[in-house]
Amino acid sequence: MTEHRSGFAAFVGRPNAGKSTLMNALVGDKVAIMSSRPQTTRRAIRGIVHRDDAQLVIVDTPGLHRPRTLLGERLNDLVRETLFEVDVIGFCLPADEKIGPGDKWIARELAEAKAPVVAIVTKVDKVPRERVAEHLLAVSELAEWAEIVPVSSVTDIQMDVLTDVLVRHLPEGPPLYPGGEITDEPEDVRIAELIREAALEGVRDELPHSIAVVIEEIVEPDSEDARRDVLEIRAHVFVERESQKGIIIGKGGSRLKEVGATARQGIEHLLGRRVFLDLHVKVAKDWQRDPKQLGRLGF
Ligand SMILES: Nc1nc2c(ncn2[C@@H]2O[C@H](COP(=O)(O)OP(=O)(O)OP(=O)(O)O)[C@@H](O)[C@H]2O)c(=O)[nH]1
Repeated sequence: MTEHRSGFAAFVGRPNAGKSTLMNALVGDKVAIMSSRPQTTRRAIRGIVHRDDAQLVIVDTPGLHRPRTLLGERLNDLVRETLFEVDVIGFCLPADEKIGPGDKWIARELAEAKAPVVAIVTKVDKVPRERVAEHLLAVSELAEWAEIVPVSSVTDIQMDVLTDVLVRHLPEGPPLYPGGEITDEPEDVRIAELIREAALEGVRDELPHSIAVVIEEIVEPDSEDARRDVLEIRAHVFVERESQKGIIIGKGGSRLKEVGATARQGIEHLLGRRVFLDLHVKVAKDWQRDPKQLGRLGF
């Protein structure tokens, strides 16, 4: 009989390197929010890959980058903490972008990690084969890696190979989570992330990092209404400045309505039941730079 392995993997890489997409493709469901804009991921979200011979718990991290704000510093601390807790690290380097100073900086940071580092060349579907080959060579010259694996999360290239490679670096042990569970992220956090994702849609250029969502209340229908079985969710969408409020709300509230409709769909899919979503837009002045506010918003 083969031994069972279990443990943790973390993906790092500069913003937009394809970490969240990769994790979702490996796990097979939408657990981390994705966007075409950098730095939408703020929390270490775990997705779990279940196999008969292994359980791989994937920790998603925000893009490691040179900090500019207090939020940036806290994110980097979070990433470093995460890296010391995992059994294997996957460093994502997109095939369609040259290795840059950001990647070199991360490579130096990773030299201190005690876990083995697998270099993952992401998005290989975006470039011709020769470019992939060139990129692999450049990556191999960047540092010593446990392994180098080219993948595409979108066209499903080498997903199984990558899982095999990551599993090989896990210690022997029993499953850490019950079968079938894909994430241990609390439900309200996932709901808040779905709302934030919807609120960012279409306005990322104007306020990419200025939105935070806090769930105020989740109310089960009382017995009289139970027939309708609609769950009521009240949430606050925080922006940093009064002027940003208008962007989120839109003309006559039209955009906020769309945000609500999109988020509601995602939440109903997540919970498998009908939902009434009540959103309020509020200003928390310069929350990214204020330690007290950061704490209140859960960072
Ligand atoms: N063509 C292609 N696009 C990809 C692939 N993986 C990711 N992308 C795209 O690249 C962009 C960034 O992907 P994310 O997964 O959000 O990147 P991330 O590294 O998690 O980004 P942050 O959360 O900002 O750190 C998105 O628009 C994805 O659709 C891939 O394998 N092929």
